[in-house]
Amino acid sequence: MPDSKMDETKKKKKKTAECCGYPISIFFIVVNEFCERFSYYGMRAVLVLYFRYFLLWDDDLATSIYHAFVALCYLTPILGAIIADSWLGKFKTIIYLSIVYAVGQVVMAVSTIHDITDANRDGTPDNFTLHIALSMLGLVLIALGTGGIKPCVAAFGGDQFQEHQSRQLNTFFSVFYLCINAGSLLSTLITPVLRAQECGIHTQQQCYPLAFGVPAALMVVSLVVFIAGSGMYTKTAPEGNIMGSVCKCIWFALNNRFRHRSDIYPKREHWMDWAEEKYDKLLIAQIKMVLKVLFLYIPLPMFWTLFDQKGSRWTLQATTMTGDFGGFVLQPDQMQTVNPILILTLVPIMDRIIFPLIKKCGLNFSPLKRMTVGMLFAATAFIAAALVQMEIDKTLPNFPSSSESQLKVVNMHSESLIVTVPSQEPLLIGSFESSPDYITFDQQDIRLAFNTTPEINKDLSLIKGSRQTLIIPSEPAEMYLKEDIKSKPKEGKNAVRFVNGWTAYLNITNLESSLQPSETSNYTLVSQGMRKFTLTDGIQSCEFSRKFGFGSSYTFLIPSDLFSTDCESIKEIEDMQPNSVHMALQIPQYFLITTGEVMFSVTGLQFSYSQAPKNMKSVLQAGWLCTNAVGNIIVLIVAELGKLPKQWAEYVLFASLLVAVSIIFSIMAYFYTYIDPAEIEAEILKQQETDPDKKKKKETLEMEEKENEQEIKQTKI
Ligand SMILES: CC(C)C[C@H](NC(=O)[C@@H](N)CC(C)C)C(=O)O
Repeated sequence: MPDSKMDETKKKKKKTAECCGYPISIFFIVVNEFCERFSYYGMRAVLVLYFRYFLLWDDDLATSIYHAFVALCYLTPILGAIIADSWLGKFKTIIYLSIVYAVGQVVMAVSTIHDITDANRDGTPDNFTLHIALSMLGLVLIALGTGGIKPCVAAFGGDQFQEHQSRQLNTFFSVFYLCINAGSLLSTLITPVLRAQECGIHTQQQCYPLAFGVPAALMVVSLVVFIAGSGMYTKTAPEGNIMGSVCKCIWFALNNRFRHRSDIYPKREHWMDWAEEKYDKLLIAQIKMVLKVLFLYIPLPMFWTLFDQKGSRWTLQATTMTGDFGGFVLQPDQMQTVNPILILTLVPIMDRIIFPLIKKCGLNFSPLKRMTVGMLFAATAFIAAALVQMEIDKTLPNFPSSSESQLKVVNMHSESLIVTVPSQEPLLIGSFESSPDYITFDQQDIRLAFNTTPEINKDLSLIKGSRQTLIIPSEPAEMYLKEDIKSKPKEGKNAVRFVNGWTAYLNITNLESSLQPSETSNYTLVSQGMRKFTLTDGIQSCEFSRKFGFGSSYTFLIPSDLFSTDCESIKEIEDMQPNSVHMALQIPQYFLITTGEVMFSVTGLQFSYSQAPKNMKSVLQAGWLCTNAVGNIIVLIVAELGKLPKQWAEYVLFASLLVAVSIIFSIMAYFYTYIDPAEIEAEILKQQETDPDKKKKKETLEMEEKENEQEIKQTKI
């Protein structure tokens, strides 16, 4: 390292403007983070819907691309960190990548304007390829920007503090985390509302341009705020290609160790010390610091594997519950907002009350201990989720296993019928009634007998693992099978279908096509709340309304006196009961996982900064974020591999795995010695100044290497 650089490292940071003990510059950084997270989470909140209903992708493609995008966002931090620490410095990296990010958001917003390709003004884009290309370009730029700046912003914030401000530095990371969650909470509440507005130049549509445009605007604001603070920041200059030097130094240490593997060479304290012949002691010490922390990170992805399932498995769990809170109704995916809301309350409580109290009791609640306890909290959250799941399982219908088939009989005939079913008591089914519940069969082929005149015997071939309904129309000989849904409807919605007992075709609200006499419609999904259906045969019409809960399924039987009774004679058959376990039961698991997050994630953020050498702060932040990326990838693999037969068992399995991992982590943490990187760096620099051997060592080594090369050449000759 050149002497001028050594002097710089030894020098204290320049005095910066302060307010209440905090550097004023951090105000710009936390506001910047708030706007950036608003932008990121706001866009994410409507992304799947955009894929599904604007680009018209199917569910699988929409969710795959969504997850690929999220994974990319957590892989790009390493790129941003390398650029910052080795080349541009944090300040310029944040500015340049924020521009890339803002451009990405604008491109994304433009891609959602259907009018740009709707030449025939029919309300649908004429050139889907252009919209897809624009949105993919936008997403790649956003992933590059959001991931790239993420490790730099936190580290840059930390750089603003002087040595005497270590208490304020810890508070900064908590406030930083509060801003992340305040921004994400606001945007996840606001952008879906913006999307639900109608807008357009030629035709009025769901307003995706507004839903993506506002996050784009917030990203521009974020950039402007960051630039506004320009004059106040402490900017640390990058020290050349640090990552290149790190890799070369590690490679040299490994090679040198291998060349001196014989017992005649004295052992060295650490394998990195084998780089001493060629590399600076300071660089070796810095690499040791980073490697020690990265080694400690190995078990951490398991925490995120559990944490990230709140967005997937827990939301699915909520779809099998009821969200009616009396005064307001919560949709299953809105349950996730409980996490940022709890963060906003728990971070101050922990910082101001719990941690000081623990300290007052004389307990040493060190960062690594906090992180271990955080993991245990996450594990207990999964035990709570398992208990809730057991409650839900008690209320779920008895769905057929893969070897079973289930059958229900609906009688639209004008008279009651007696149906003889294999190995069952004969069933009496009244006119416009159904068999009481599904009958389960182990075999697929069954014969049913009906007491009609003449008697009808019907051979049926049922589908394995399915639920079916046998519809007996007014003309029983024309009976037919209709397949039913065999799991709870998606997103907590309700599945409804109609059997037309009216003598002519009918048009019914929400149904794709008109329903012929005696025909049964496919299921249509309706949301919770009061729903109105209008039935018309083109001449007459009537309406009926019904209040739906969450996750139910109904077959509505339309009688022949439909219009004379003004729709009142419509009969409903409950195929699946509405959900009865309340979503409020998920609050304890959210509380536990968020407490875990505060202990684990906020502490991890501080720890990664405090234990990193000066020139590798962003790199270690990126390493920390990578634990999250790996955790996300594990979730994807687990989802692909399939689930245990019982969901509660899967929750218990994950909880046990995390307990095991936290035990391993606590052992690793026990052997970790906290360091003050600045102190170590200063100490080494001081030693080096008085070390006349340093230059000589390098020269000797270079000579040795040349001799070796010559020897190799001669042996070849
Ligand atoms: C620490 C990061 C990996 C994730 C962090 N997320 C949170 O703080 C969540 N509580 C937000 C919630 C809306 C999922 C982030 O920086 O986004």
